[in-house]
Amino acid sequence: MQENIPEPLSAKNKSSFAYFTIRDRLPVILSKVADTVYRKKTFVKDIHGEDATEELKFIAGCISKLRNELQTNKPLVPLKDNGPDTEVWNLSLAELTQREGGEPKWFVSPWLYVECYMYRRIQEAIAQCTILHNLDPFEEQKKKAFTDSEEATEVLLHYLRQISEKAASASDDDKEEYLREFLQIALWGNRCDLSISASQENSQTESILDQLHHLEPNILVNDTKQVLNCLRSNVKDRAIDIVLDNAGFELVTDLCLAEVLLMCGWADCIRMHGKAMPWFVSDVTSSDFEWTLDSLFKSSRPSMAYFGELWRQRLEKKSWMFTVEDFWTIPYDFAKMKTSSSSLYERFKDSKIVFFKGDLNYRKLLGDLDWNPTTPFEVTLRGFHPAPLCALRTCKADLIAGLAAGQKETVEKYDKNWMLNGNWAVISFCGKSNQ
Ligand SMILES: O=P(O)(O)OC[C@H]1O[C@](O)(CO)[C@@H](O)[C@@H]1O
Ligand SMILES: [Mn+2]
Repeated sequence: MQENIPEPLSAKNKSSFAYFTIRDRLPVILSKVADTVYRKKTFVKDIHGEDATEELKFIAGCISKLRNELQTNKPLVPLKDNGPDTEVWNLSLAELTQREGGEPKWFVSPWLYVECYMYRRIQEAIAQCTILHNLDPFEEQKKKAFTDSEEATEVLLHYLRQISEKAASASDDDKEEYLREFLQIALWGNRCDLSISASQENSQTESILDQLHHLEPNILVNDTKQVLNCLRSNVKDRAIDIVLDNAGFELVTDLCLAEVLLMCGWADCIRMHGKAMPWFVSDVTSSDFEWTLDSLFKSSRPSMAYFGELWRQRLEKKSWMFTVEDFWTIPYDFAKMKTSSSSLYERFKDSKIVFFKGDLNYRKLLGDLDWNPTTPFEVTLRGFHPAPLCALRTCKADLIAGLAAGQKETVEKYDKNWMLNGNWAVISFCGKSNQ
């Protein structure tokens, strides 16, 4: 079925979530970044000396300038740092300028582009510093999201431990049941991001296990069966990829999924992908990943410590891998991966299945376009088929694909805010692959 390619989501539409995000949510996130930077003054002075406080002032100045540009709908300007991705960013800006027939602007240009650009401009300020070039303005929030969820984490890991003790003697049906369950755990783990709440606290305080049953009817597209078929039938490829989303409790749920995939023998190697810079407030960077494993390892809670140790070994033995690629923090959607990051696309080709976590990855799969909700998921991928893939996403933006006729109207009757509040979700699978 050939559909016309729809328009990108954009703040041009004043009733859209894009408009609300750019007008209200992003300025709040920027103010919080400026606050965080100011609050670090004494600490940074003690550790790094007076020059570092000058750098903090520089960063805070850049952030308030950025907020002003956004709020007054100024043109997006080229980046001026020397990052490994600066050239490709500036090239993408030139392409966009050409496509739009004028300078791209915050409230006019595609939402995906301008929102990514905002996070890259925060990084531009930081990257120009000599002493503070590794600063992560969201670090404390991410750490807090993890520590505030510790109780729920221990409950979950205790449960995982019980399963792992039975895994060697478990039947195929049992193993499939474990996977079904942990797919849903990783799915709902995505409710805990800090960007949707404009970086307010957002941790998991209740046991996610108690919530699964009650949340299941809220999975609007549930392709779990197809995921299981794919894992069963594809015995040749032994690596599975997880493109991660947020640090905190969501990362814990993703590590649990990785553990289940490995311990049930669905894969020999799990490759996890994180971000090369602080991104959309809560996304996992290398330091977040290391810090999380370290915190588990050092925890006084028994199951957290147990998996902290086991997962360290998995990383040492390379049955788990964590990598970062610049592709995840450039503004291109995934249909562009083949040309823009061909080596990553090629690596995905030997994956048994690639899991994409979260809302932003889903937006990038769909190109952040205004699809008719009944458009098949495969069509919305527009040729992005490196391997079978599965999106695990709670709905936090006003786009969706793969719904049945009439489904949107039905869910709307239950919950007016269903597209945005994270209480609804999709497990969307596409088995096509360009091998
Ligand atoms: O962490 P996630 O699930 O990708 O969500 C990120 C958030 O950023 C957005 O993509 C845009 O602000 C929202 O749709 C979503 O709330
Ligand atoms: Mn995120």
